Amino acid sequence: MWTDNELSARIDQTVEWLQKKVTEAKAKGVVVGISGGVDSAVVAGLCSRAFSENCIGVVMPSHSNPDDTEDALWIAEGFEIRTIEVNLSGAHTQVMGQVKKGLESISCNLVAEKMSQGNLKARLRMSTLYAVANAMNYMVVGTDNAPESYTGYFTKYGDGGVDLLPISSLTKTEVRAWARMLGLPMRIATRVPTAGLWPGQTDESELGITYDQIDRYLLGEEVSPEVQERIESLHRQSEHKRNMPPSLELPKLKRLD
Ligand SMILES: Nc1ncnc2c1ncn2[C@@H]1O[C@H](COP(=O)(O)OP(=O)(O)OC[C@H]2O[C@@H]([n+]3cccc(C(=O)O)c3)[C@H](O)[C@@H]2O)[C@@H](O)[C@H]1O
Ligand SMILES: Nc1ncnc2c1ncn2[C@@H]1O[C@H](COP(=O)(O)OP(=O)(O)OP(=O)(O)O)[C@@H](O)[C@H]1O
Ligand SMILES: [Mg+2]
Repeated sequence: MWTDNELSARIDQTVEWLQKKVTEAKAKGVVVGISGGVDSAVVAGLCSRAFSENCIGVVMPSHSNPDDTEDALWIAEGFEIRTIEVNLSGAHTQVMGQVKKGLESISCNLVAEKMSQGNLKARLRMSTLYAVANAMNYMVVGTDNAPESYTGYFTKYGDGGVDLLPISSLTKTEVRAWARMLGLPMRIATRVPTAGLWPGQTDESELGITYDQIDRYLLGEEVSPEVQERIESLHRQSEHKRNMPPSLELPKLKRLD
């Protein structure tokens, strides 16, 4: 376990890394989606330290629990982040409604409707964050942690579609420790992780394993063979999300004289 001094030094390093990456890209600041969960709360804290004025938080309810929106706004206010709220419920209903209607009109059965509508929320959020980033010459900062990244527990081109990933090497336990160091209350630090893509969803019930088990596995500690197999299976299945799309290589074009 890290001492408070070590934690504090790692937080400072991460803040400097964010500043360096934004400067290298000739951008002016950062934008982050704030959900009310601990991952985005920690990233919001890092971003506010790195950029104060040049940091924008975006709260994007999409048929979401109003308590989460309230928490998200409260977190942003605590870090003194300039924040906008973009309600995506209407856009989500519109797009999903037309997709369903269109597919039904060509006699398609929707085999995974819940997943489709859930991932659309994450992708509308990604589009919104890039609308802000483009408008402001900012970069989009992602919130994936190590267990999410390793198991592919994120929406491809949704919450996975970002420019910088400051906490993707942290275990969930570390994210919670960083939350406390950044001054977040226990209520946020220990909150049950949920993607909030449908009512009652929790990360651990969907993954079928706990964050504690994934953390231990990633740290090289003992887990049961069943847990190891589940984690490795999720990792294999999601390999495509961590890479650029496969492209068909055609013979090289020869320059004509
Ligand atoms: N082998 C392959 N090579 C290239 N592409 C491949 C592929 N297999 C699937 N694909 C493509 O990838 C798509 C499936 O990937 P994707 O669309 O991501 O969908 P999928 O992995 O099925 O679902 C995303 C998961 O992440 C979870 N999530 C999402 C957002 C936030 C959080 C959170 O923690 O807060 C969690 C969500 O609850 C769900 O379990 C397929 O529809 C297909 O288009
Ligand atoms: N309602 C929302 N408003 C703004 N951003 C959101 C919203 N819901 C999700 N996001 C973005 O998607 C990211 C992925 O969600 P995820 O659930 O993994 O993180 P979290 O909510 O911050 O923490 P936890 O995993 O503990 O719930 C969030 O960190 C946030 O950046
Ligand atoms: Mg969440």
